[in-house]
Amino acid sequence: MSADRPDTRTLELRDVTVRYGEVLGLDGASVAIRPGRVCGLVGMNGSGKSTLFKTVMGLVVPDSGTVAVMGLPPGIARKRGIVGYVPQSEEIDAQFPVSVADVVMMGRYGRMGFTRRPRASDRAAVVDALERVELTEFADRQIGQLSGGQRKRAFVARGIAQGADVLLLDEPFAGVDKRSEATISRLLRELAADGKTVVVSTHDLRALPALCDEAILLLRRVLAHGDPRDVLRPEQLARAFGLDVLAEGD
Ligand SMILES: Nc1ncnc2c1ncn2[C@@H]1O[C@H](COP(=O)(O)OP(=O)(O)OP(=O)(O)O)[C@@H](O)[C@H]1O
Repeated sequence: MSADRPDTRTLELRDVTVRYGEVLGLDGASVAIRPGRVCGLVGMNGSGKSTLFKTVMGLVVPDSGTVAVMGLPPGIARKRGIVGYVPQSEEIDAQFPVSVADVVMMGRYGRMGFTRRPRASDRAAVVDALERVELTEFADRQIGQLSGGQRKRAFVARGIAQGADVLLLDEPFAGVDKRSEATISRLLRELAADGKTVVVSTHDLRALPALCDEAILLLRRVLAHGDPRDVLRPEQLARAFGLDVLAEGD
């Protein structure tokens, strides 16, 4: 593969800088993430995790550097449904008057054309995704009437129904119950085993080695990328967080 031609199997950022006015969201971030593995994205508050996801989704345009999602520019990859994003729960409007099944069906919109009329295959994908996140019995309930963990699972189901090759999950374990955490962890493993690229941002450093095959340590740029046990070595964490996080009991 040529050094400057994007790899069609890889999610790749090269020297990506994103500015919000005076503030740097990312500062020369470079990384290549391969499919078939669960990849954890860790870094302190404000280290650029959400910015990295939004850049991969084409929702934020870098000031410099390049992003290729399976060889495609991010905006095109998003429109083709190749990349899916499960946002942090705070960004989800719980009052939205739609059912859980409606939310999951939104993952199929990209395939339906402008009429948005679901076909049998769309309905089957929704039923399957709800089953996989163990929410079948809640299909007709309004999205706001779920617990935080159940709601998070509904949005993971939307990503699964979409059939995206690349799935980005922003803090899927924040504020969720044990059952949701276990269900989501199992699903991430299954998706990776299916050959998907799975990137999950998390603050839970202790859970990382069990959850992820590899980890990325971010501080506006990529400080380390590899086996979670190497990435989470105390000297690395001190660079990323400015203190010995595991020893401090957090
Ligand atoms: N829309 C925006 N306008 C201005 N600054 C922003 C905007 N979005 C993010 N930033 C800033 O960019 C930097 C990176 O933020 P980002 O949200 O990507 O970090 P994060 O690692 O996801 O943080 P957290 O763990 O708190 O969610 C921060 O300094 C943040 O304040």
